[in-house]
Amino acid sequence: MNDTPKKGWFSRLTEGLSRSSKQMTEQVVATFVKEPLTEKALEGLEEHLLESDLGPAATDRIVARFRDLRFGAGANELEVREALAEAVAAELVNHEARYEPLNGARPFVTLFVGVNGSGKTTTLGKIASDLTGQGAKVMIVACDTFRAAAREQLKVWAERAGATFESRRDGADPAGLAFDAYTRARAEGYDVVLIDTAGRLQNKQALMDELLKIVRVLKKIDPEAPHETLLVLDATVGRNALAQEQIFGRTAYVSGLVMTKLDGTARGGVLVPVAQASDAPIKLIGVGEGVDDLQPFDARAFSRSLVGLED
Ligand SMILES: Nc1nc2c(ncn2[C@@H]2O[C@H](COP(=O)(O)OP(=O)(O)OP(=O)(O)O)[C@@H](O)[C@H]2O)c(=O)[nH]1
Repeated sequence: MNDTPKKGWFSRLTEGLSRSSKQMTEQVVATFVKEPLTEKALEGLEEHLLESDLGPAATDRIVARFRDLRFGAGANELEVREALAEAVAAELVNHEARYEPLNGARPFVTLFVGVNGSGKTTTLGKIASDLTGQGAKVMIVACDTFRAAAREQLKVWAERAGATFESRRDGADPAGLAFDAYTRARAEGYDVVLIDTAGRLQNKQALMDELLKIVRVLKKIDPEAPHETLLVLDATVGRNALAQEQIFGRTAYVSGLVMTKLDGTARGGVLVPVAQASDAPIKLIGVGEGVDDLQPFDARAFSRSLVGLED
């Protein structure tokens, strides 16, 4: 996630967000280029922003900004896009932060939480590859001990990344595994420990208890651990991501959000209400399945891509 050539990075972002940017801008831009800024046009803007899942609060503020801008008749397309990008960025700048596992405790323990299918394993695998690529000594811990398939998938990522893999079978105590793995990682000088957790929401309380127990045992080793807890959210579930943020955000001490699969939706705008509802900032976004498709979240770049503007 570091040192990626800027151009490739931005064009992947733009490509990943193309469905959203089409949804977001085509009608908006056309509306304002066609006619001066009337109340009717503003209503249209409001409708399109809501359809893009930006949420009512941000939508109201963006519409108010446009009202103040008072485009004359025949505003050009670029002006409209620039204004929209700025308005969206203003909604997000206070909700961005970096995930920097190589700038902190050694080993730097990151816990990944989120519902099954949100992209946790893939995100973890991409991060592991990036870190080993930078020369870091990385351990991956598969704390979803119930699901053999989840373990296997993670093992493949670990092998691909050249990371050490720790797991236990058939419902072994996840907290016990996390404790032993962290102890080993400290003794053997690992730089980063990436811990995958279960994401079954069917029994919410049991899941939260399990997560809290993992956190508790890690703190026995280092009161500051886990040094990061990333909540992975799938953008394609739209506003359900908000509900997931509420569930995990309240109990799991989430310190950063990862929004995945932004390439798979036309409603990438959902990132805005999710970021605003959460106490934790957005740290990473996923715009595809490839290793290079996980990117640091940059509010300005995201907003420009979302409205189809160049860097
Ligand atoms: N298009 C796209 N697909 C993604 C992205 N991130 C993850 N995926 C895919 O989403 C699917 C689910 O991802 P996983 O990483 O297995 O999700 P998980 O949360 O670990 O789910 P379980 O393995 O069921 O616990 C996989 O097919 C991934 O390849 C992304 O940013 N874009």
